[in-house]
Amino acid sequence: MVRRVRSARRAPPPTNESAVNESGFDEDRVRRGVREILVGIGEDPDRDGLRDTPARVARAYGELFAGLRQEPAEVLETTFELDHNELVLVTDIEVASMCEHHLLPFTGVAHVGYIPGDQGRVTGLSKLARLVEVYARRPQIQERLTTQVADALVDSLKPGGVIVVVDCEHLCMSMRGVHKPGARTVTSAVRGMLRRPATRAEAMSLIQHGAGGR
Ligand SMILES: Nc1nc2c(ncn2[C@@H]2O[C@H](COP(=O)(O)OP(=O)(O)OP(=O)(O)O)[C@@H](O)[C@H]2O)c(=O)[nH]1
Ligand SMILES: [Zn+2]
Repeated sequence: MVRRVRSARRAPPPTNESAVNESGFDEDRVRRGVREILVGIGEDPDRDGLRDTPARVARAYGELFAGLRQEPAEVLETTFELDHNELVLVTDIEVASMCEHHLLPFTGVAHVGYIPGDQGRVTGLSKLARLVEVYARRPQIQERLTTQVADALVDSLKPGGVIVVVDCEHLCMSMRGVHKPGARTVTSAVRGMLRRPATRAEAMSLIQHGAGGR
């Protein structure tokens, strides 16, 4: 389980949260930066195959980091009243994010579940996947992605409990550095009544084996 620890005296560590409303996307600047990288690695950025690469990468980065300009709370604005005080769980939501240490992808799945609160408000199932998407499309570390999704659900839905499990492979660990392809990183964030051992165990069992066993 990952906990965010904040000291009262120290300023909170910078997170990608603060970037949301302050930064626009400067495609031209990214393009110039990518051209510099190409020169830096000893390539000729003007050769035929690379001429359009800076512009392509800039457009791709616009997409990969679009979450910096999206408000997670807006994703969860649509809620419904429903008398359902039991677990709602969406498993195997594909995740593709960029590790902020190396700007290399990490990919895998997220499992997101919550128990509606006393007010009985639920959100659309697709919104759970959209929420993952907003936080994944930022420079990330997996622990923060996991806690951000859980905390956004707590803030917006005031649920009885939340569980988020993310299971990914990091390219920075497989195609470079320690070279361990296949190593998986699993992170979880659990809030409210889903911290109770029996409830948590039930949710983890559904995540691992599905309702009918897989
Ligand atoms: N906790 C955490 N670490 C991550 C994540 N993504 C990458 N890392 C790690 O970030 C660390 C950065 O370590 P550094 O020593 O500064 O960088 P490095 O020399 O490139 O490290 P190596 O990957 O070990 O070669 C590495 O251990 C990565 O595995 C993540 O999502 N969460
Ligand atoms: Zn990395």
